[in-house]
Amino acid sequence: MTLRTESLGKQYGEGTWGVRDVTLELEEGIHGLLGPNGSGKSTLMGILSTILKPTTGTATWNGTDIVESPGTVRSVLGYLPQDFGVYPDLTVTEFLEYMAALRGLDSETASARIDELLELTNLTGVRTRKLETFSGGMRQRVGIAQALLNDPELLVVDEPTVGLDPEERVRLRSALANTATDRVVVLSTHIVPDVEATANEIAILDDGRLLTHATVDELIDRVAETVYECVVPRSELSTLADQYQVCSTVQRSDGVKARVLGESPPTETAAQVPATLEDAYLETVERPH
Ligand SMILES: Nc1ncnc2c1ncn2[C@@H]1O[C@H](COP(=O)(O)OP(=O)(O)OP(=O)(O)O)[C@@H](O)[C@H]1O
Repeated sequence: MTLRTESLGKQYGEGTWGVRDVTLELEEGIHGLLGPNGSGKSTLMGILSTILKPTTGTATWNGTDIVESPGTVRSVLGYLPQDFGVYPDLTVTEFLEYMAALRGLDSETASARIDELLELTNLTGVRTRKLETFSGGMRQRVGIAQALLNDPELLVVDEPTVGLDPEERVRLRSALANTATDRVVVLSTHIVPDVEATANEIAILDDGRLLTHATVDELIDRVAETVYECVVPRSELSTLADQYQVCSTVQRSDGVKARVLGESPPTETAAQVPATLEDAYLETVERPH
């Protein structure tokens, strides 16, 4: 299974380019699509899900053009868009039965599949509860379950953790990790930890452009031995930020503890620390491009 884009671009009207010149190859596994707000993630997901048409370039599924023949990918697609609506008066099981019927699954196949998906998304214990009683995280897991009803070869999930509390995010991540067998999963987010533990590969977008596409380890290796932590007086923080890229700061009684990227130690007492994906992400999007 291969999803491939070649010089893909999408211009909205005569104005903004949502994505430009994106060339990307995705095979089985989870691919995290990371980028700040407005970087083009939803635009790219929309094109891959065949609900948006590119202005330039091509996208293919196993070699077939998905713009010319959208049916090729639609028949193997599971899609969870950013704003996903559920029906509050239905129970989880009723909702999934309804969605399965709309997709033409017979009731026996649907029933077995729903049992399996409720287990996968950890919703078996609440299957008879109405959706109106669900938290945002539970609702997103129902969304994942409905996107998997037809056992899709391509699963596209747009910013599934927005608005969820940390515990719900962890549960949703583990549900997504369970879905990755034998399919291409594309998961967009602007929250690095959401993809750090689950994604095999990460593509980073900014301003509509693909900045990099690599494994988590490759990305971390690129900033290895360039990450330092140091404590500076509050008054010196802006000087530090002029010279080094400051990834994060923590206020302390003796000043500000800063996490910094640089080729050399930023202060005499700075300690080199192991790099993380967050450091690699910040270095990639902050680098001039
Ligand atoms: N329908 C539209 N009409 C005009 N411009 C649009 C439209 N949709 C998106 N854009 C613009 O295209 C660019 C990419 O937006 P997109 O929604 O794809 O980014 P994103 O990374 O998904 O952002 P977010 O995380 O905020 O959803 C932005 O500049 C956005 O303002």
